[in-house]
Amino acid sequence: MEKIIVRGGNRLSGTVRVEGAKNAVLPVIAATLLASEGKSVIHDVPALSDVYTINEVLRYLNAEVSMEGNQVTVDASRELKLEAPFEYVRKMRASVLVMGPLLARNGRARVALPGGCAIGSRPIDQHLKGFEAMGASVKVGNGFIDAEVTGRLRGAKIYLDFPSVGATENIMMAAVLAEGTTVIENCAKEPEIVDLANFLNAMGAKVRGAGTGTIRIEGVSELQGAVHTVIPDRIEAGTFMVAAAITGGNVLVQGAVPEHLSSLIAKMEEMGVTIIEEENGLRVIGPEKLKAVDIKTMPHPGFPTDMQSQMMALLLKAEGTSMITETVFENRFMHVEEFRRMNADIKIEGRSVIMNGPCRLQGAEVAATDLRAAAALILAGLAAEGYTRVTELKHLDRGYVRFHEKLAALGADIERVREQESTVNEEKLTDLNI
Ligand SMILES: CC(=O)N[C@H]1[C@@H](OP(=O)(O)OP(=O)(O)OC[C@H]2O[C@@H](n3ccc(=O)[nH]c3=O)[C@H](O)[C@@H]2O)O[C@H](CO)[C@@H](O)[C@@H]1O
Ligand SMILES: C=C(OP(=O)(O)O)C(=O)O
Repeated sequence: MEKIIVRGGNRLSGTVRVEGAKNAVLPVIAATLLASEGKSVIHDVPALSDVYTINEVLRYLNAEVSMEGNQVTVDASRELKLEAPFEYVRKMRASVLVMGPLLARNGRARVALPGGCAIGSRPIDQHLKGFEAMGASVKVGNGFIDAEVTGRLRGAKIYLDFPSVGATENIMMAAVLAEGTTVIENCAKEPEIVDLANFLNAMGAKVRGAGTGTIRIEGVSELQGAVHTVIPDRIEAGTFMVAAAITGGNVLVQGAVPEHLSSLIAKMEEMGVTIIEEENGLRVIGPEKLKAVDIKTMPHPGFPTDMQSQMMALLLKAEGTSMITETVFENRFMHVEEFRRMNADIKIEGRSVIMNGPCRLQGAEVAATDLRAAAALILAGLAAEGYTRVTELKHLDRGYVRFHEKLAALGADIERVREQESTVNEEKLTDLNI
């Protein structure tokens, strides 16, 4: 088992470059299945375990997939299989994104039903409602979803009960090959939706309105492979912005797109952080004292739930009482108990968390409970006294490339070790009695 050991207290400085966005590349790779002709070449693909998983899913489905450096090439022109088994969906829920493309191309898809996860129950009823509206019959049983349509899917008007990112993506990917026009109302507006629409259009699709609350898709009869560069990861960028702020540092986050980060920038500025737009990114300068603020997570352009735990780490260092309300997922507070182990004055009240700061954070052994919690605990460790040991790094590896190396290059005292290789550090830790 591996763990990250971080000693708090160093101010970060320098430049860090963000990778391509995990949440953009996963649907884009799923969408390559729609091309019955030609290869797709995707650039700026981050080397993440989730990317390896989606590549494996595509290979299982009989597509030819290769990854060299940050470039993924997919040839999906052979006949595809219909089924995405549980071993992949269990590893990564985003595997359900192959359902729309398979249904559109084959008229049939069988995908293991994703379970809940550490952040909530996460049903996919809105995805299925969309497929049904387009004429598919959908059956759920024995742990699988079976969807089937006679002939082609048919364009339909679909109103989402909630602007679900995954449902918007899956329905878009099904609709591009449907007969007639599909209108998705109350759809998600995230930058990753716009990125997927751009890729689909490059493949020959006719998608309009991505980034607004209504998307119109005129179905076409076939799509070809296309070349695409994935947008920068706004959540990785945001995580480094918090790392700069929590250490009172001065960091240029290269590749951060200000328009994708407006709610985070606004909240950090309210806290007293200086954020300067530079030609190729955002410079973030942490103040001596941080101010308390309240935050509510919302669909884009509201405050992203994927930045909630990292901002919680930052608010623990702010003067006064702060509140975070989580409205997107019902159970995304597992990291609160871990922060408490680091001496945080923090409590959960329903869907809100209340923090009294500034907390004198102390190093402790803590376990990552999900992907963003992993990053948040490391951020807290950067500002804590002594050594923090973070375990369960499989969560971190889903969404961050060489996270500890990037922080070390900015001046953090951090290393990643295997249990048996950590003797030196263990001695240090024992000396400090933690
Ligand atoms: C791979 C990827 O891009 N993951 C992101 C995506 O997840 P994901 O696409 O799963 O998130 P959704 O936007 O679909 O989910 C948001 C909320 O809607 C609910 N819901 C969703 C679909 C549905 O059919 N029925 C339903 O009730 C979910 O349980 C959740 O409470 O968007 C989330 C919200 O920004 C982010 O936190 C995830 O990082
Ligand atoms: C929750 C996340 O991802 P996923 O939807 O893949 O679990 C995330 O990226 O923070």
